[in-house]
Amino acid sequence: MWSVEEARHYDRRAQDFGVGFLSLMEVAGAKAAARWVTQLPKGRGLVLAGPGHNGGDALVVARYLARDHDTDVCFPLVEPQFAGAKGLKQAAIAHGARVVEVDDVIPSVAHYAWVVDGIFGTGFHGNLDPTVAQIFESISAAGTAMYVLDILSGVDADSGAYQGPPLAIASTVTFGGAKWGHFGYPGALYTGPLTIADIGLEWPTNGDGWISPKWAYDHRPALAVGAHKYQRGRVAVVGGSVAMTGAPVMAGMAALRAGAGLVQLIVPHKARRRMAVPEPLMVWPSTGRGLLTTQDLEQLMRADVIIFGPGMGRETGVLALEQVVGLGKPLIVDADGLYWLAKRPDLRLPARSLLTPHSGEMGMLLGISAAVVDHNRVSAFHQAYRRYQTTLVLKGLYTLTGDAQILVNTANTPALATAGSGDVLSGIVAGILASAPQMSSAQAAALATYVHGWSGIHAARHHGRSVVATDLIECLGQAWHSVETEEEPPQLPQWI
Ligand SMILES: NC(=O)C1=CN([C@@H]2O[C@H](COP(=O)(O)OP(=O)(O)OC[C@H]3O[C@@H](n4cnc5c(N)ncnc54)[C@H](O)[C@@H]3O)[C@@H](O)[C@H]2O)[C@@H](O)CC1
Ligand SMILES: [K+]
Repeated sequence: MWSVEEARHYDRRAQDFGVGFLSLMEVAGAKAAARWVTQLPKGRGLVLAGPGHNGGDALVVARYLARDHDTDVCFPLVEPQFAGAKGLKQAAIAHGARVVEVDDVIPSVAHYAWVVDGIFGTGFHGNLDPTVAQIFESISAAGTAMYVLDILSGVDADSGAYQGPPLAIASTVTFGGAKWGHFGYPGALYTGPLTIADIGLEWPTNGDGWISPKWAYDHRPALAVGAHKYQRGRVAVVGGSVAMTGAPVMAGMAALRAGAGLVQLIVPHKARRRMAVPEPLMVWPSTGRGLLTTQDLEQLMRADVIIFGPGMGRETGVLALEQVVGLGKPLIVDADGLYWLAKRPDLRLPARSLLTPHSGEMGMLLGISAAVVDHNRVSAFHQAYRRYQTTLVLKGLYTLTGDAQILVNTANTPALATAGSGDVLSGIVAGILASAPQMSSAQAAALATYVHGWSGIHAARHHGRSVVATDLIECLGQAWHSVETEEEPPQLPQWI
């Protein structure tokens, strides 16, 4: 996973070794063309080439595609300026590409069967140029399939911010490493299936990346043979309220299915009376009002991992949070627990703890709006890590997990956006943390997010668009099977 600065760094390193940018561009363009040549829709296509190196990639692509496809090339701004660009243009023309003027393209964009976007890549900044915006509006209206070089023109490669019209992206081929913008908002919606072309650059060493099937397989905890239930780890869930009785139950059941040997819910006694509790769960009704009693704390001392927050509500909680932090057990602060934590950012969480906010809760933790979080999720993540010094899971379309290093979850589906889905996730993390004492919270967070995603994928296979959170718990067994067999999630980026 690369930032724009890192992409430039590895590019410069290649130049230092004497590998010129023209050779990199040649490999980049050739690999992208090879990826697309057999899948382009029938009919004349348009290659849009910008003023920088992204435009150079486009000229290489045009040269390869023109042999098999009717290919027009257009320079919406100016022709690429770098030394050697003229030669690339002449070579494309010699192979059959036809150069067309931008004024002729604008009224006829709808006639093209496909479009290659090589206008801007990582060098884009500021606002989308009006001419480009106009062309994009026409492509958007026509619904033409777009094939994107590196990253859609107009998307900020570091954040994913994008102001242009919605476009149908058939494929993105990026170079050397994925960019954060491919997974940000709304950039992720304009990436389509992502392919990373290895163009011979060095591998980044920053540790950021995405969760691959191999990573999940390598990090799956082994089921301890011969272990009794206490040795498989004990989870306590502190949460629930009269209005929200289901959340702790879902977290608890997910923790069991994720590997915990025993789960106990600690809920207000008034809520207990209204709860339907599945048999495998134990429940401890608390008589403390906003403060945990000595007996509650005794129960909690027996847990290996504590989940704090599901269904807790926002009437009381800050004192209980202080008490639970004081126990020194690994703590998963979720849902309303995050609301209370935001009021006490000075609290230092015990080792192996983690926070599982969605954008709105992340905003609360940082004192900013959800929209600002979504504008640059990676930056919000780093900010929260600096402030809370603990592992984080920033939930969303591409959930980010980790600490100083971030892993992106690629096992995801829109089916996960349903009430209670977050409770299930916190339960999975707790189950993994409790049953695998050797695992760090960052590893458990990444694995849990991946397993949760797979549950969603399986649940959607069974229930289509009607998935509810309890289906995710039902499908956990299949999700673990996908991990065991290194099954590839549908949105996994591919290398070429
Ligand atoms: N990192 C690498 O090692 C490689 C990068 N390559 C390509 O090079 C690209 C980066 O090249 P560049 O740094 O030349 O940048 P770009 O080609 O992304 O764009 C820079 C050009 O666009 C102009 N521009 C930027 N924002 C604009 C705006 N809002 N309105 C109008 N004009 C604007 C700039 O003035 C500059 O002329 C990558 O995205 C990739 O496609 C490849 O050639 C292979 C190797
Ligand atoms: K592009």
